[in-house]
Amino acid sequence: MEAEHPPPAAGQLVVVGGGIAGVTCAEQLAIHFPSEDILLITASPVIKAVTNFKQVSKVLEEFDVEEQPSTLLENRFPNIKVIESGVKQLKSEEHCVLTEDGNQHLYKKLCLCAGAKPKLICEGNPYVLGIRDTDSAQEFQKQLTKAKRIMIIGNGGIALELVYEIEGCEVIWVIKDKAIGNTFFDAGAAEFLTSKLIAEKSEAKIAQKRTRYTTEGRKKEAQTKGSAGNIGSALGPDWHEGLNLKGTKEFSHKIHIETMCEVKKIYLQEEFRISKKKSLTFPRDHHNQSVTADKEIWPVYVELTNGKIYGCDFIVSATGVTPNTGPFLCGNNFDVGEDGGLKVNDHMHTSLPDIYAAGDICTASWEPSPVWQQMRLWTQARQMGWYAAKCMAAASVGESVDMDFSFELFAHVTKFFNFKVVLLGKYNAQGLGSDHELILRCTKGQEYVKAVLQNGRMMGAVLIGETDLEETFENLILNQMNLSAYGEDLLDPNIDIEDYFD
Ligand SMILES: Cc1cc2nc3c(=O)[nH]c(=O)nc-3n(C[C@H](O)[C@H](O)[C@H](O)COP(=O)(O)OP(=O)(O)OC[C@H]3O[C@@H](n4cnc5c(N)ncnc54)[C@H](O)[C@@H]3O)c2cc1C
Ligand SMILES: NC(=O)C1=CN([C@@H]2O[C@H](COP(=O)(O)OP(=O)(O)OC[C@H]3O[C@@H](n4cnc5c(N)ncnc54)[C@H](O)[C@@H]3O)[C@@H](O)[C@H]2O)C=CC1
Repeated sequence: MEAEHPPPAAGQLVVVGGGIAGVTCAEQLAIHFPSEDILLITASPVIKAVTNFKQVSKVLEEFDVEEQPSTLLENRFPNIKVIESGVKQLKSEEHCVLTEDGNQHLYKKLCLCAGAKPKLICEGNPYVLGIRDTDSAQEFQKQLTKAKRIMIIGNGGIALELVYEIEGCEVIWVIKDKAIGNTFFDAGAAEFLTSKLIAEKSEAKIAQKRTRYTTEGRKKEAQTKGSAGNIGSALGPDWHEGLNLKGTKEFSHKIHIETMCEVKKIYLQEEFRISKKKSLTFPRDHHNQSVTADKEIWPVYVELTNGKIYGCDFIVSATGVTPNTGPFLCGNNFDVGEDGGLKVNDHMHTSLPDIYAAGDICTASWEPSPVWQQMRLWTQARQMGWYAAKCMAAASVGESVDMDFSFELFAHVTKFFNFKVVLLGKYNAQGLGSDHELILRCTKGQEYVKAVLQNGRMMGAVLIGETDLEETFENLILNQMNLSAYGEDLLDPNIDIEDYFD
């Protein structure tokens, strides 16, 4: 996958995308090449900036994210020039990108960081919403203020955050799996969290130390510009903080979970009336298998594969993302991953000469460390953007760099249901087969700790609550120490395991 031809002398260093991956990459290039102009081309009127970056431990990091006008980036880095226009075509053989404003830009090295877009269960249906950027989140909020009942499809990050945050609106949550949060948790952790969800949300929110998301620096005009079909960059940590996610009713949580099923068919109001099918009322408690016919008339109805039909005001499709590769694939023979991303090697290089990719758009195709996997996350977008710039700089002077340390161990810190959640390594024993052991410690409503061991070595962990174990566990996974002798003591709260291992 290395470059086959020497780069042409003409052209600039060009980065496409104003999200975390693109901005981080452009900033690093600006630092590596202070006397060169770096071109950042982005379809969105605002860029994403990482602020207050803090390395919490060897691999865990926390930072705030701000949406800023691109002029702030240009002021910080006078050798970065931002062009607000979408790339409509890439001519890789000519080393050139064409933008919607009619210009073309020659590059000597290019990094594609165009992110991803929601993979909706049904394209083009006005009652099916996806959430990706500030504009789609605001559209969702607007619809919610008029809603009595909504349906959420999907069981990943967005669904988990929404079901906890939405108030005053009935939520029917449809998941393919047995337990909630399949992309982040196993059934045990899901049960721990479900009890919090089912209980009324009465406690005051505790301010958690975690990544913050602000739009303070957003330009006024930018707020209206995005709705004209522009692709904005992805939201991220605490994106819902500034949004009032309240429906029309006065209750807090009202969630019904339909497990192990999918959407079979979506009917618009008139279509449903003609079909003569019957929809169900909202089940009264979470065990309730209500068979009462619903008298209300809804704008949209959803038939599930378990045969049940519910009416609702609208549907949120929180069903993952697809990389934004559209404008780049036409006429260019990229290797593309199964998930639709541009395949990159261990130097973030795509299969085409002088083209790198980072963040949600790419598919990591190197042989990964046994305890790392790609997930389309904010932190990985930053790490990849940073490392891609380093690789581009090294390649420019004919050198090579070692893989960055951040790809040694998967580490993600976030917050679900107001609990701090730390995921390390193969936290769900992904790819370990049946040959692994789990050690658990759980205090209802307080903490859930799970360590994944294989051949006596720690391979991953889930830490929910204020466990204070992340640094010790991170070290245990990285140093692969044989822990067989410790057995269950490893999680015994009366034993300070830091004393053992630090
Ligand atoms: C609601 C939501 C909540 C999330 N919460 C978290 C979280 O808590 N923690 C976490 O780690 N991650 C979270 N994520 C994921 C995280 O936001 C993404 O993984 C990350 O932002 C990806 O960054 P990126 O730079 O690769 O892409 P993006 O942020 O999508 O940026 C892509 C950029 O490319 C531009 N672009 C697209 N097409 C073109 C084109 N043709 N020409 C020019 N420019 C183009 C866009 O305008 C944009 O500026 C969340 C995502 C969503 C949607
Ligand atoms: N706190 C965090 O770390 C958060 C991270 N994110 C990230 O943002 C991105 C987008 O989030 P999500 O859309 O939640 O994606 P996701 O990848 O986290 O989850 C997608 C979910 O949809 C389900 N699904 C897929 N197709 C389906 C179908 N046809 N019918 C029913 N279910 C289906 C999957 O089983 C999975 O549960 C992800 O990369 C995610 O990791 C999002 C929110 C919070």
